[in-house]
Amino acid sequence: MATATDSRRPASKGEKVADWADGRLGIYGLAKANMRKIFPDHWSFMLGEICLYSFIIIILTGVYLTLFFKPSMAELVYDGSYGPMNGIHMTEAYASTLDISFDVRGGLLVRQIHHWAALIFIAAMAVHMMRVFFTGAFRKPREINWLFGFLLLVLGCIAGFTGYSLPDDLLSGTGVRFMQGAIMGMPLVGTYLAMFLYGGEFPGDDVIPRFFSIHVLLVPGIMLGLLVAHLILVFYHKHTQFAGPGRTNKNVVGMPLLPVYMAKAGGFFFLVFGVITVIAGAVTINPIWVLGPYRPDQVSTGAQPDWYMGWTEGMIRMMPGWEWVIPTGHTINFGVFIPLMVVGVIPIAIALYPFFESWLTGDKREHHIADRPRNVPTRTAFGVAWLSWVFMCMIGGGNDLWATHLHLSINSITWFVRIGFFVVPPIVFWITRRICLGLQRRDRDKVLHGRESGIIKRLPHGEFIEVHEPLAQEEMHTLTAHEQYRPLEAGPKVDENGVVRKQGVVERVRTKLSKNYFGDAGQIPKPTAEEYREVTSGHGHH
Ligand code: HEM
Ligand code: HEM
Repeated sequence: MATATDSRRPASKGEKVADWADGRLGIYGLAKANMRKIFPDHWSFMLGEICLYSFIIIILTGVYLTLFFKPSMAELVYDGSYGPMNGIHMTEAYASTLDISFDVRGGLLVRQIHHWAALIFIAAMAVHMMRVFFTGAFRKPREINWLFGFLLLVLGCIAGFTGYSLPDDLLSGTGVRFMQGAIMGMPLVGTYLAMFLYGGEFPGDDVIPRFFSIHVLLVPGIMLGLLVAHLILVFYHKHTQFAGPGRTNKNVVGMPLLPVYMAKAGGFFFLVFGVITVIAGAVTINPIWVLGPYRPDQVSTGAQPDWYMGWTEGMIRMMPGWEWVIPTGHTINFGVFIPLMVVGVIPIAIALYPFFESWLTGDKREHHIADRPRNVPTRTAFGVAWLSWVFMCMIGGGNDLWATHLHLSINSITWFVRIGFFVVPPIVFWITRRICLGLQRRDRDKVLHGRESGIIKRLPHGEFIEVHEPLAQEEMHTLTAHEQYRPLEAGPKVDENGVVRKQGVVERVRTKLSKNYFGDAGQIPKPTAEEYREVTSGHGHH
């Protein structure tokens, strides 16, 4: 607390600087209002932080790479420290990536960190997205932030693809060629689009400089803007919290941003940087010198995209090579076009999921308490089914690797994936829902009958029973805090005048889906206070 002597004490240098800045920026008020902001705590909230820190690491290392990378497709004859390539024709882009790897001080490490950070960044985004999905943290008011996040994920993948296309080695060139084929597969516009993007016939001289601008400027610039908006919205909406005593939809229980989270976050940044650096130092990624420069007349048989593009590759590989020559003489290549459509439609469905759920529940309230995945079995089952589907596609994308590593026929793997593509997600959906319902039943039993203590007691008349301990009040609260929707009732068959009312298709679908989500097959009713009293008041409390 300030005393009279304190107030007369001359201001320290730090205070003077702070006063100077406050006079111009008003930081005292800003800091006072925001620095003590309370954040709830849960280990899964750190996933968003991993996205943030790996993105910062990517930018730092990316800037270093731009100092040496030459985004040019002009040809030269290599003459550098990597002996086996001396005398070979290649583009400046490839030669400069070889230089970064062999001649620039710290270059190889920085390249490796950049690449590893990109892999981890997109993995962290995917897992962060799953956390948000499975806990329903996308519900009102966070739908827009879900969309911002979704765009970040899509742009992250584009950044990754354009990035690993830059070195112009055989692997990256194969990827660029793959993309050109995919674009050309679009009916009517495909050829024009491909010509536009590649500046003429493939490969031309333009694609690497263009990808470079997209990679270092356009995409990261948009991502930075989205990221700032994303974090401002997290701050503004406040973070969701899991149910617990004293936590409601109207408060936030946790620690202040300063000092607690600032210290934690600062430390965590260095931890993430350290771990990525150790991985980058120890595990080779993209050794561009192995396959040599890209030549359009060669294809790398071992070409694999980075993990986050594997599912798109999988879809192309599993699709039969159907094509149709229409009477005008044009060919429609369904083998490419259909996967391309699916690649577009599935992510859009995921982006719109929050809107679908709010339409289904008709709930207009705000939600700040995170769901436990088991308490919304149908949503959780959807999420896991979707993951299983991505996983099937990824197996398809690496069909050659599975074949060589497990000594299997590549055709059997392709057929396995073709069938699994349709069959696995419904099975996974069903199993996940059963597991969630089972867990809900267990919670219900725990609340009503307490926890199994492992103590066996013999009653006077000889019966053996296991003693059940009642749960602590807090746990009881946590297990029963979730709300349960009731399925929508179909509207009356006749209107107020007794005239038969036609039920629209949309209304029928909505009622049916709602029954599936929230009906008897979709959730186990949580125990009511009466049930609890009934069970605990009289006999049978064991
Ligand atoms: C550059 C990528 C991203 C960064 C740096 C980032 C960062 C963060 C951070 C730090 C938080 C608060 C802590 C946490 O809940 O983990 C957060 C929350 C959130 N993020 Fe992201 N995120 C990114 C991508 C995404 C993606 C891909 C999605 C979903 C599609 C998403 C949706 C959300 C939502 C809805 C919240 C609010 C969650 C809540 O209040 O519980 N974010 N994000
Ligand atoms: C989300 C953002 C980004 C992702 C996911 C990403 C990813 C990648 C990947 C995977 C590579 C290939 C690395 C390799 O050679 O093995 C790459 C290359 C490169 N990136 Fe990025 N990057 C991103 C942002 C940036 C930024 C902001 C810059 C610069 C300001 C940058 C500069 C470069 C350069 C110059 C290369 C070519 C050099 C090389 O291949 O080693 N990147 N990027």
